[in-house]
Amino acid sequence: MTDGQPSPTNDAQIVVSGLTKQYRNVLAVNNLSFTVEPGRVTGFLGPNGAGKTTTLRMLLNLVTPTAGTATIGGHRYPALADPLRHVGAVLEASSAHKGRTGVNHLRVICAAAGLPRERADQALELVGLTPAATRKFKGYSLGMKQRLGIAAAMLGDPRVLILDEPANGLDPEGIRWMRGFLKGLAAEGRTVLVSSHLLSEMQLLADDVVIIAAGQLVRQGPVDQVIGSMAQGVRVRTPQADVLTAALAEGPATVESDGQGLLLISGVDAPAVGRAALAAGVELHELTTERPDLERVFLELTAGKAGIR
Ligand SMILES: Nc1ncnc2c1ncn2[C@@H]1O[C@H](COP(=O)(O)OP(=O)(O)OP(=O)(O)O)[C@@H](O)[C@H]1O
Repeated sequence: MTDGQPSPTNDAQIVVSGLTKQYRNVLAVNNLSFTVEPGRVTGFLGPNGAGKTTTLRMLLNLVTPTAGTATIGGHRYPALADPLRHVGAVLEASSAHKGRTGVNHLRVICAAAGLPRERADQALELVGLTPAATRKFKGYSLGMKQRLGIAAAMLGDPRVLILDEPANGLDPEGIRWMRGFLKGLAAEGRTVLVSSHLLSEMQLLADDVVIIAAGQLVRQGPVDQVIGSMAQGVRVRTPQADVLTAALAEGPATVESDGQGLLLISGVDAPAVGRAALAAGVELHELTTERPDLERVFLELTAGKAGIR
């Protein structure tokens, strides 16, 4: 901006810079830097023990960093003027007093946070829990508890939403609902940062991904770009697999054969395979470019860096 004013969206940008957390024996997060933009859903991905939860907890000032900073709209969480109106978070499946109804649970939070009481009903409506508003928490299913947790996070109508594994325990309908809900929040210009292990779901949900492993950044960017940066494969079916394999052996291609006429070729693109087949007089029954999915990209990028530390 030329006038020195912060951009209107910047109050919802998350910036993680050099963030580090050393526990006694474990370097849980190691000099991690990334940004999360408003108006987009960002998937925060990493193998078990990669440091996702620790990072989110540092962002929310629940864990003190050993080094580095994590800011929301340029401020550390404790410096936010009105944190509940700025940031909503769901870090684990919601817990509430077992005998309390869903709506009363939210009203207690509203009272403590100085939010208007009617926000409780509005937040329940937002997550589709109105029919269960006056039922006791102990009778809630896991999916209903997840929704109640999100309702609590939405009480302050925050610009930034941070969720740790929100799809855990949801059935397919619940996952679909969650996807639509989070995409809707991003479309309103909010920042949505969501950690998950469900890579196929992330491919549908996320605009951007931040992939970490062993506490360090592995890749950040729009999902399409991250997937596009990986080599594509070419899938060929031919009754003359041996001839085509021999023809390709002269170039940069790597060929895997299933011994039954199916070849998976990397290192060259589909037109190159087609030309090689034509030149060798090989009959093709299938020639397809295989775009890797997020799961394959994730496994390739984190290979050797996964594992419990
Ligand atoms: N309070 C703690 N004390 C000691 N070590 C911890 C603590 N919290 C986390 N760790 C360690 O830090 C590392 C990162 O853990 P973290 O929970 O942040 O990973 P994660 O990416 O969220 O994993 P998961 O996908 O399994 O939930 C792990 O090795 C974990 O054992």
